[in-house]
Amino acid sequence: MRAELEAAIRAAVQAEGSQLARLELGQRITSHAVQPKLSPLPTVRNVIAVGSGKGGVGKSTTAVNLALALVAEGARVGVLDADIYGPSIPMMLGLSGKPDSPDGKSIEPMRAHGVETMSIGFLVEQDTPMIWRGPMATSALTQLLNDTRWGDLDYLIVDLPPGTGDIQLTLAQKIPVAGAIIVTTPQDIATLDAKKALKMFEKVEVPVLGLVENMAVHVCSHCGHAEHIFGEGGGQRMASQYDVPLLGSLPLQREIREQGDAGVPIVLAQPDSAAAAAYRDAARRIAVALAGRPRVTPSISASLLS
Ligand SMILES: Nc1ncnc2c1ncn2[C@@H]1O[C@H](COP(=O)(O)OP(=O)(O)OP(=O)(O)O)[C@@H](O)[C@H]1O
Repeated sequence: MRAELEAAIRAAVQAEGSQLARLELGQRITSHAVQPKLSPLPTVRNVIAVGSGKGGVGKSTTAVNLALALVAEGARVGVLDADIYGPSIPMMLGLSGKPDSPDGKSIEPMRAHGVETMSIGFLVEQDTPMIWRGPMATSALTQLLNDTRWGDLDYLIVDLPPGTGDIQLTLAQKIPVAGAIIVTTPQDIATLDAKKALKMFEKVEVPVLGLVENMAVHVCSHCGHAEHIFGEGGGQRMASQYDVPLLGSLPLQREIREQGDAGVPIVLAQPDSAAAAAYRDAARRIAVALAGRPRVTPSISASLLS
């Protein structure tokens, strides 16, 4: 499976006329070129931020399904829940309980469906609100990033809170982020906020890998009628306007919500569904986009040039 993803990356990059001949999965940090002063997490190859402008557009749902799609392709993947005030990754991955801390300082990531994960949700009671000022929240994020004993990961997907605030800035200023994905619905009010998120990533020199348009269409399970509840074509318009790829378009579908709530996201629960295929396509595009970026690690650069 891993070999298949490598082959797909290679084929896609070659099809695009790139000079890159040999590609390995999850090339080591690719963003040094744009964030040269930051030290990477030692065992993590590519940090991918998943952001949105507006809340509730399906960022966490997208993050977990993309993570599982990459795992299905043979990648080693982690998910960091950076939504300190409203962590939802534990529930979406069907996890509960507290992580181990063998030395009392670092914490072991929790594991579900082949994904390593960490969330403030594991460290506080479920019904405890995080009534924290910005500095406390950013310090919590830094600890989750640095004190988690991440394994050898190809991709660490960071599920950001909505908006363009302290947490997003802290992530971009603490570690090199290889790329960002922006989730939006087609609705004007959502794309308006998504554009702000896109510009924020540009400002902090994190390359935007593309957009995921969520809740693009609803198909009635009884009569098959397709309805664009949140408007039509908003993701494509935004992608064209900012010249970034549209990585995928996901329907508004009851099963996506239900499987997320049940802790077995649709990529796993219904791998043959059109939605799962759309997530896998998007995951491949992301892997390809990262693999095609210039990188500076000398040993890898040397082996990449044909
Ligand atoms: N394509 C979809 N079809 C149906 N329901 C969806 C879809 N995407 C997300 N949902 C549901 O919409 C709700 C919001 O999704 P999610 O929590 O992923 O959004 P978010 O952008 O991360 O939210 P927040 O702003 O709280 O971080 C959840 O109940 C989720 O199950």
